[in-house]
Amino acid sequence: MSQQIEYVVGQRWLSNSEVDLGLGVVMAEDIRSVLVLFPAVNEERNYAKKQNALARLILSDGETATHVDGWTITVEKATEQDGLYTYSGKRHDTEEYASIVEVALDHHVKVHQPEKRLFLGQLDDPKWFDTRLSCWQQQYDFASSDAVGLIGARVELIPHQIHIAHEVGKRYAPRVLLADEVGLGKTIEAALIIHQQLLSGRAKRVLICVPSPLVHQWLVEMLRRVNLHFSVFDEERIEAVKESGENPFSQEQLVLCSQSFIEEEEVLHQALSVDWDMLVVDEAHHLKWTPDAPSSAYLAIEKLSHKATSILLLTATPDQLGHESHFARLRLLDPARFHSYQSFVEEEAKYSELAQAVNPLLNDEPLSDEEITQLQAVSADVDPVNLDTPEERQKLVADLIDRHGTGRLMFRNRRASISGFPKRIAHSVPLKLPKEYALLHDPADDIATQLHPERSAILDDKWPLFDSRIQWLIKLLEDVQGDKVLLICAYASTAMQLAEYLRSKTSVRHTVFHEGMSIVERDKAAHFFATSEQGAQIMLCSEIGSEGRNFQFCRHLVLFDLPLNPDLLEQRIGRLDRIGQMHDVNIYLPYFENHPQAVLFNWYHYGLNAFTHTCPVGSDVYEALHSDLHAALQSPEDMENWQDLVEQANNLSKTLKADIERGRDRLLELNSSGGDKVEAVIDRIIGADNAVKMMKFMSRLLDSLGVIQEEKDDQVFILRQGESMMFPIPGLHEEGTEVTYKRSVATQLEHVHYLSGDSEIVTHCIDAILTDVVGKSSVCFVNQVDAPVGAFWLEIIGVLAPVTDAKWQLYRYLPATPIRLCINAKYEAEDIHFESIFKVKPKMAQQLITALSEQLKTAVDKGLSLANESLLGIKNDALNNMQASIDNEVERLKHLQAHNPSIRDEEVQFLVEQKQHLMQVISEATPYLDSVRLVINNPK
Ligand SMILES: Nc1ncnc2c1ncn2[C@@H]1O[C@H](COP(=O)(O)OP(=O)(O)OP(=O)(O)O)[C@@H](O)[C@H]1O
Repeated sequence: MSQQIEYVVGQRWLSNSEVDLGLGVVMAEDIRSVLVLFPAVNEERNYAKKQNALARLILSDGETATHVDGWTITVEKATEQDGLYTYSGKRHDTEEYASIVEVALDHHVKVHQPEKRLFLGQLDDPKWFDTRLSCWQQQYDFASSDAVGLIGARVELIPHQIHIAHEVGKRYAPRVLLADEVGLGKTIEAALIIHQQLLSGRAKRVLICVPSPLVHQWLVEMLRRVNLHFSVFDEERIEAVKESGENPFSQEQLVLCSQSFIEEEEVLHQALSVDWDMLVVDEAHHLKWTPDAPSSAYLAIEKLSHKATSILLLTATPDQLGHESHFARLRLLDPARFHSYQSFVEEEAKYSELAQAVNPLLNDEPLSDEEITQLQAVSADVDPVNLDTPEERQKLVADLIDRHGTGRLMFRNRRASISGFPKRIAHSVPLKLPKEYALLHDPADDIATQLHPERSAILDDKWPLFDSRIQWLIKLLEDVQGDKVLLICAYASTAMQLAEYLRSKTSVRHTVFHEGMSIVERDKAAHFFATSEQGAQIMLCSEIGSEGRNFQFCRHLVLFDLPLNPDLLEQRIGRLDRIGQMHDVNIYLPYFENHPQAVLFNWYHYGLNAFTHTCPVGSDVYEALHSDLHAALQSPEDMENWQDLVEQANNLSKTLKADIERGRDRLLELNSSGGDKVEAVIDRIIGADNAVKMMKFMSRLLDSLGVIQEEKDDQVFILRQGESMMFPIPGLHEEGTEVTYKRSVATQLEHVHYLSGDSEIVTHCIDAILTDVVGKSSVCFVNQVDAPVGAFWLEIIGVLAPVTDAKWQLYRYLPATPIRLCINAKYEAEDIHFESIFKVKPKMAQQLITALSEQLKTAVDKGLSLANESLLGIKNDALNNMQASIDNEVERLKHLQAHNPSIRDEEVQFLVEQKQHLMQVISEATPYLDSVRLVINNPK
């Protein structure tokens, strides 16, 4: 005879068949029936006692009890009095000891333990068990790919960028100078590094400071490339929170602002009162520094650099404001190491000797005795006997790269070593000097005045009426037949007066871009220029248009005047000559004959060859010859003199370039490009970035979650919210969200979401399921003809997922690891997979569970202990792997510290602590039961 169940008013019971009713409370009972109220849905039900339709909820020690008011405790003690339980333990919010009487439990209770859910009859559709398993597996594969943060970026996999991003992104507290030449993708590298640091938990708070014309572009690039939503901070934003008295910088984690804004005293003060994990500064060559007069920009960033753990400085032209400033920027990265400019210069000379000596190795040439001695002078470990095989030579090169002075701090790729750039075609346009300018010409004027005659105050704004460059420009606009043209000149006034002329005298669609405009106005202008139809044909930019902006959709560049600084010239050309440019770039160079402009044109064209090619030695040549150049500009009529100078510049630039070619910088370049090493990283990204696999996984998952996926075309799908969506999914719009599983489509179609392991939609769906109770317990029938009717198995998912602070990077060695086991009636793990499963009616499921309850309890225990055994190997591997890899890295860094002072003590210290911490966490890890599915054989 079955024992009579006792119901007491106030007790909490769950319905065995209707999980959605939530937690019921007994309202009344008599000899035959019990009346239960389900407050979550406000429904009352009457059950016959012998029906056994209810399961009593009793919480055990360690479980979470939620009070109807929302606060929670971890149960430490459960006491029963008059048939009612009281649970006691520490409140999670106040840490005070508290009790919850059973009747005051939250109605929306979710029982989390799978076995408890099973016995309480909290059953889900059995397909959810498979969904949970595939989510765990996807999460595991992704975390083990070593490409977290790289996979989901909407970028082409360009090797030098991937190398830098991977190398820096995985470091603890990286502090580096990204100094690739113009347009090689430093912004993208920074985006990838930030993304990895954020996703891996190494960084949470990031501050990006850029010149104001680039704020919007950075905002868009961060969103478009790596789906990071930065908040733009400006006066308006600060003003808006002023009244609240709060520090605006503490309100956001990802902040983007202009450098001039952050320099403001009050703003800087507020930014310094909070901590930053990463500080990113673009166009860092603006941070001018001399020992006696550091610029205010430098001082502001220096203060911030003390607050930030990691720093990324970006500049294409590190020497633009002189070598001292370059030194000072390295000092921002590591003040202890770069304390004296003099010793930095001496050290550089030494490293350049090392790079010279290594040349034969890089060129795969035999080393002479003298060269071996030379190498030994810088690196005592060099053993000539061990240099016979390519592997030994490669190892030595790798060693020497590590020791190269700024190797770990600075990355600089040259365009010359990267293929795929368009041709640059220089069109010289010599023009007769208008008589109005000739009359004004005064050799005593300074160079700037002479080079820009249109700025003479006497001319007011009349110069476009006679300046022959204007008529030539109008003709060019006709000749290029509607193609876009970018014009850059030094001054805003020139750009504005040119624009006024075009407006009043022509019908050319034009726009301007200069420092007198607000950021919003500038972005509007850039957008108007970028718009293909009905957009501006020409954009007239002052010098602020020459930095950072992306104008590669345009292939005609007019340099209305020329800057004296060769780095600035390269920056100007770099707006068009950058990744993504599909055509040859036409550079038009109007200048006046027998005029300082003609001298400057010849200096660049014949002296430095800086129009058709990048000139990496431009600033060195300028520095060596600048007083001669200035003298020559003052006397353009002395043709013999300036032609001599041009020849000198040409010779010097050839010599300096030859120096570079001889290997002066080849170690740095090799270190910056990653050489052959990067292929393996790219392979891993491609491997983890399997569009077909991801599509299969997500299609099933979305379907289970109630999201409708429609095919738009071969590559693009539209996700729509279904009527019975289980969870809200961020990024899913009411009108539908376009998604793709293909990187190539995602990089081309900006509005389309890229669904990869990194994607927010994917991780959100997985997290939503794995943190919910759905699928934790279920029952199904199978049709196994070779097994007896009524045979049963208990499938379990055990998960090894110790928890620790993200900064320790546990996932790199032991990501949450699932294991599926199938326990049979003999309590053995059986290697069996069920092709088709069938649902079981709730009442029948409940009866089966009740009938098998003793066996099931034993099967759960056995399953967990078998999971523990199986995962032991994985745990030991993780432990060994972690120890070996950290020991290796520590040893390598310690060894290097003796030769290369750019290894910071704190990096080594972190690794030592990381190892100790992870050893403990991994050793103590035990698997927990994530879900169970009872499988009963019921052949048809
Ligand atoms: N991997 C990539 N995939 C797709 N587009 C890219 C990639 N790398 C760079 N680009 C595009 O090429 C252009 C140049 O890249 P980016 O702005 O990062 O270069 P940069 O080195 O910062 O330039 P600058 O020296 O002018 O500041 C941008 O339009 C960028 O979107």
